[in-house]
Amino acid sequence: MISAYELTKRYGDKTVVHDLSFTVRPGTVTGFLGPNGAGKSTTLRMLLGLDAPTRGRATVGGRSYAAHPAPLTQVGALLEARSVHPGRSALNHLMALAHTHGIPRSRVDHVLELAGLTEVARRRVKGFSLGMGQRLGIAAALLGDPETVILDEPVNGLDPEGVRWIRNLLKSLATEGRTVLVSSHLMSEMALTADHLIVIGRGRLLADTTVAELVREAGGDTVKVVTPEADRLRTLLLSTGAQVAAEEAADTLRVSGTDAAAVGRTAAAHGVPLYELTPQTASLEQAFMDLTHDSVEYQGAAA
Ligand SMILES: Nc1ncnc2c1ncn2[C@@H]1O[C@H](COP(=O)(O)OP(=O)(O)OP(=O)(O)O)[C@@H](O)[C@H]1O
Repeated sequence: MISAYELTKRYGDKTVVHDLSFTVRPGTVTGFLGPNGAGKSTTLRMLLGLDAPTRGRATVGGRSYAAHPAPLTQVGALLEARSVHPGRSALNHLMALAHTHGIPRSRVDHVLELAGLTEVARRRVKGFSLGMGQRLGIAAALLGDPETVILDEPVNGLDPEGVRWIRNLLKSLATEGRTVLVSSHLMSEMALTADHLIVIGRGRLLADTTVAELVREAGGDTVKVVTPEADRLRTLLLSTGAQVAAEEAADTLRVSGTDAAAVGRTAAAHGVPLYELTPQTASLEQAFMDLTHDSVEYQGAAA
């Protein structure tokens, strides 16, 4: 479990993380989302004791990171910056980390295998692609078999196969009962990976919610209906308790508070012809943009 209490970070007169409180629970993947510059990396660095909060505090597994006697076995982390000696092989890098915590060679081999790096384990890291570097960073994060895993933008630079690998890995780590916190500025990616979302903008908490709830709040699922008898169908649907919004085209209705099957049954029962009956899911990307619109630091002029 990760807890942040009123975390605040100021650089000079700029407050980049503002009074942030949240809890990340074990057993699910929690997405930490926010536009560029929102304060995600700063927050993660404070969780990991790499930056001191100006105010507030953070604990991982009930203690501050620095208070854990063997942090690698409690918290595995991948931050954006690469911190691997380029002249070392992947194997030597992991072995050096393992030695600091008395972790056996068999565990090093296991995480190399897990990250798909066994065949290149003896190659120097300086020849690694961005994706291989990310995989090595994740292998290092998992080396101590930690209860808590914190990854900052892990899919950056990965090809589609790598993205799918991370997605499945994060889900399986959560299924094993671990606490998994993963940051991203891409809602579309988080929607496929995370169950829970913590959304920040300009350092402030904007939402602490589930993916499903965010969809519901964004207007939920609606049904698009095209019929030559739009007025009559609207009246019929309103009498069933559904909500009906008019669309620009006179023959089109957008119905919420019900589903496509129920709309179809109502139409059939009253002999209303339908030309189209399409369930539509609110765009999570749109929901994210609506939520963070006022907190985006750098906006394109034409946006
Ligand atoms: N050491 C520092 N000194 C001064 N300002 C900093 C420092 N580190 C970060 N900032 C500022 O804090 C703000 C938040 O940065 P941070 O990297 O935490 O955001 P982020 O959400 O991780 O963004 P991104 O998605 O672009 O990585 C930015 O405006 C950044 O310029």
